[in-house]
Amino acid sequence: MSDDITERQLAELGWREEFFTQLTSDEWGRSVVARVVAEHRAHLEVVTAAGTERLSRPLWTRDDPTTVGDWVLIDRETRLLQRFLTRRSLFQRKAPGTARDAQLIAANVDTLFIVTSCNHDFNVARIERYLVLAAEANVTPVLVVTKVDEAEDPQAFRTAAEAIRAELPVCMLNALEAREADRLGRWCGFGETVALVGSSGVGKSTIVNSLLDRSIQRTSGIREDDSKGRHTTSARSMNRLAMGGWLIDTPGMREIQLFDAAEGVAKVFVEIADLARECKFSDCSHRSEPGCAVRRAIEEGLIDEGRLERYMKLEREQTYNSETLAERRSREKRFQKRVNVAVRSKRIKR
Ligand SMILES: Nc1nc2c(ncn2[C@@H]2O[C@H](COP(=O)(O)OP(=O)(O)OP(=O)(O)O)[C@@H](O)[C@H]2O)c(=O)[nH]1
Ligand SMILES: [Zn+2]
Repeated sequence: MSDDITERQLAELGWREEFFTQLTSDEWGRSVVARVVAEHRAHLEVVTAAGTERLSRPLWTRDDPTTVGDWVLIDRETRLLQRFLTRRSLFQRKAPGTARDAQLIAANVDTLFIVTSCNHDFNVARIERYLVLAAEANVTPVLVVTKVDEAEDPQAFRTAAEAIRAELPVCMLNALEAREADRLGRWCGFGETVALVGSSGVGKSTIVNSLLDRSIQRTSGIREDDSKGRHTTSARSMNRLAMGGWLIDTPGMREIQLFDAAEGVAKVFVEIADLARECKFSDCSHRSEPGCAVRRAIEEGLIDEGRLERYMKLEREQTYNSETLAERRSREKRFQKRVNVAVRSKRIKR
């Protein structure tokens, strides 16, 4: 089978014209372009024109890891992974148990389906949090609201959903009807890559089941011999959709948290972020400081108090999540000093 991937095959895998600019003609000659579809401890699974291939993970990926959805170059002769291309988009999260290290979740996703339901799960703060995540990752968000069949007044949910942000597409559906997932087709076609987020029980698996290409799905488990000679089946994190696109569903994707999302917060709350720059003090808390442009806008009824609260909560959270270990130690030290002062003043008073 030939290694040479046609432009059509590339486009089908989600390739974009802009990636061509990252390659030299020499690299085109020497290497094969592939997309990472699964990651394992010691190896990666990639898709090329010839099909799926297993690559061992080179040492450099310890410092500069690849992730599912990445475009990589493989040496034609040695079959070694050479490098990955600069990503169009990237989801990452804080690695558990470390102060700051990022763990990559998915790369080169085009659309993020933010899934919620017509019930108590529908929550503007939660949706905004996901919008920040999408903005930070550089992915287009689409709001999917399931369980329309269970709501007494689905129109009320639609109105609330459409009020969140003018340009945010909203899809209301009964996920139990497989055909209704066709409405997500615009984002799931040829060459498109999607991912889903949302709380437990909102219907993500149900939607995924309707979107996946069953004919491929059944055979996508790769049989491998493990060390004991048994056959094991490993699931891929990037799978084909019936409408021609791809779904990235890595374990961390569905419950991803905000991490280092200053830009995302500023994009989603652009009207507040713009005002905050006009405050007299650069570290204004927008509570009681003089010359606060945000408070003035609240008093004039230009922005909503609830939205400001949600903005400040996300700001605090993202600052906390993205501070370095040194910053955290210094914050803890400052806090300890403050506690000592309080303890001392209490002693003096007594
Ligand atoms: N009536 C109704 N039930 C739905 C709808 N979508 C999902 N469900 C049901 O809700 C339950 C949860 O759906 P899942 O698809 O498992 O939800 P999930 O988001 O994948 O949940 P986790 O796997 O926990 O993250 C299942 O019993 C579904 O059948 C819908 O639109 N209408
Ligand atoms: Zn202010």
